[in-house]
Amino acid sequence: MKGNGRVQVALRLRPAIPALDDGDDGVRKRQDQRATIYRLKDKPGSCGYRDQGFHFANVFGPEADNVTVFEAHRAEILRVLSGFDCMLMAYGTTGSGKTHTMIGSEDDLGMVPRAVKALFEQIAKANTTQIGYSLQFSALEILEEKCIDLLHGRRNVVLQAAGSSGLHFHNLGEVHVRSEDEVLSRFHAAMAARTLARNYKHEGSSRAHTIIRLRVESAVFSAALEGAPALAGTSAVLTLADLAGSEAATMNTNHEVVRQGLAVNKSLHWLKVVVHNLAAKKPTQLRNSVLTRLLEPALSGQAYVAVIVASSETPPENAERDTVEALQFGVAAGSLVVAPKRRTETSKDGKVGRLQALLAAMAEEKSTLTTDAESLRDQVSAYSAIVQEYRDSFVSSQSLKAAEEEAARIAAELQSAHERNEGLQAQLKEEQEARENVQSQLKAIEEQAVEATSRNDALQHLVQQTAERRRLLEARLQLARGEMEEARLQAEAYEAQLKLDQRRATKLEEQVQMLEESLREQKEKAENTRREAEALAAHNSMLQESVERVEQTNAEFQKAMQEKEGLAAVSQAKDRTILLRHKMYTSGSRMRRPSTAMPATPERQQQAAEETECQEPDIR
Ligand SMILES: Nc1ncnc2c1ncn2[C@@H]1O[C@H](COP(=O)(O)OP(=O)(O)OP(=O)(O)O)[C@@H](O)[C@H]1O
Repeated sequence: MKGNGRVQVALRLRPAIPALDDGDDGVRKRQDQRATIYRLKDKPGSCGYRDQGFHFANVFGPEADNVTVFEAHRAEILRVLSGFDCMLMAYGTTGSGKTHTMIGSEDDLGMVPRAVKALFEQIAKANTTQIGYSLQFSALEILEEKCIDLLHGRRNVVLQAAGSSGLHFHNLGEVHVRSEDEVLSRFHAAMAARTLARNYKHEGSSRAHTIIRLRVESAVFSAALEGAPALAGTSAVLTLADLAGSEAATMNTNHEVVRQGLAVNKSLHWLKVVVHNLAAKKPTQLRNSVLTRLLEPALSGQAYVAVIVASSETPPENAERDTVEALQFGVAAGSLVVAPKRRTETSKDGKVGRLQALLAAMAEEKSTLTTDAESLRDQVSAYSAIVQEYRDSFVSSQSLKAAEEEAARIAAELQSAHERNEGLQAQLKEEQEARENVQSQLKAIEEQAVEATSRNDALQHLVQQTAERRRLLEARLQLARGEMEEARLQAEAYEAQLKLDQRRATKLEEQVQMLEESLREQKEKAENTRREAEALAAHNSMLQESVERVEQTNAEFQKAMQEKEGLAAVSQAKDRTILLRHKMYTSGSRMRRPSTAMPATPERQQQAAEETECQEPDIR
């Protein structure tokens, strides 16, 4: 916590403790056989373990006690008095020495009691006529993702919000503390209420993260008493965290201890994720666990932050991986940038604190005045006793005169003391009235605070609802985007199909045109053909008529032919008969008489020649 703009990380190595580091089963390696975390002498703050090197702001060896560790952080812890939020936390594996460092023991007080002591020492040095401080103490633990108030019967606390004005808790009781003893007695009560149990490593293992908070408010009340309208005040919180250690949870035998160990590992996992992401300048989610939500103001750079990574000098064999992770966590945390701002209070808590500081100062003033008045009263009664003594001892007139003069002087002094006393009483009364006035203001502010808290609750609820709605809308949006993408792809497919169809349509149109063309041609042809057919039909009917006429003529001709053939046959028969007779005659006349045949006409001769021709074969 050097305030140089980075988280200050120190490594604290505890001496080897055989019961914790060697194991008791005789199988695990002994201290002298295990790897040691060694410091690099020429490089302060650097150390090595296994094959890796690590660098820190400080490395405290086994020889260092809590005083040494605290002194390295004192100045920065005291920054809370100047109005800066500060946080100191211990991180490490189970049994590594976190509780020893933060809480300590009667012999070696830890960071918390030492910080309280240092704060009160510093407050005591302040000029109490000009500045007043008011301290509120609270203690809680995070057990299995639940916040528990360690000072008020372990009641549940709700962490409502971590905004720019810091954290807001519902149901966390802050106790107004006036002295170191008062804080320490509250602190011990809180420590007694923690959840501790025996784990596989040691008897008093913290099963939850312990968070101690000291809200420190300052007020320049001397100005207020003079009636100045504005007070310069601050309200900042010192957070001291003893985190539970990472462990091999399943090595525990008790079911509840296993469950607690798993919950611790889970919340430390989220813390590691956040720190590594922030170190890598990657966006990160601080709302995954109660621990990261609680550490949000510190992790987001609004506070001075210091981390003490605790480890055994010779880590046990079964904690080697966790040890390396703890060292890496420390290195990553050391790279985080912080830019804390002075918390000049404007919050409701700040006003209350300021008025309380004012009240405390006024009460102190009143007690001083009362003491003064009492001492004056004592003085007056002492003077009265002296007067009486004088009266008794100086009986002579001379001595009586002297005594009376002395008495008169003492009476005058007494009178003036009375007057001063009355003045003081009047002032006291005024102070009393002012106090009552402030108290009624305080009450009004407290009522406002209660109202504001319930308004805040309602707002929180609204914020949660809005966040829920937003998540839903985002999910729907995501869905709609998916659908849109699908629709776009479909539209593209349709478009491609459309183009294809258009091309086909164009082709079809061309084909249709061609077909229409060909149809037109066919039609024309058909028309021509029809016309030709008509012409042919006409021609045909003419032909038909001609044919009929021809047939008729033919029939007539046939008839005539038949008649003719009949005639011709008769004639032929006649001719043949004649011819035969002629032949017979000629052949007989040669033998018996000359031919008596008729003289031949030219046609007859022709016919006869033809018939001879025809008949010849038969003759032969
Ligand atoms: N620097 C040290 N010097 C001597 N003893 C130490 C030192 N650190 C731790 N121890 C002892 O080691 C034991 C375990 O330490 P401590 O309880 O602090 O561990 P832790 O890290 O808080 O463990 P857990 O996470 O389980 O609560 C205790 O008995 C404690 O006294």
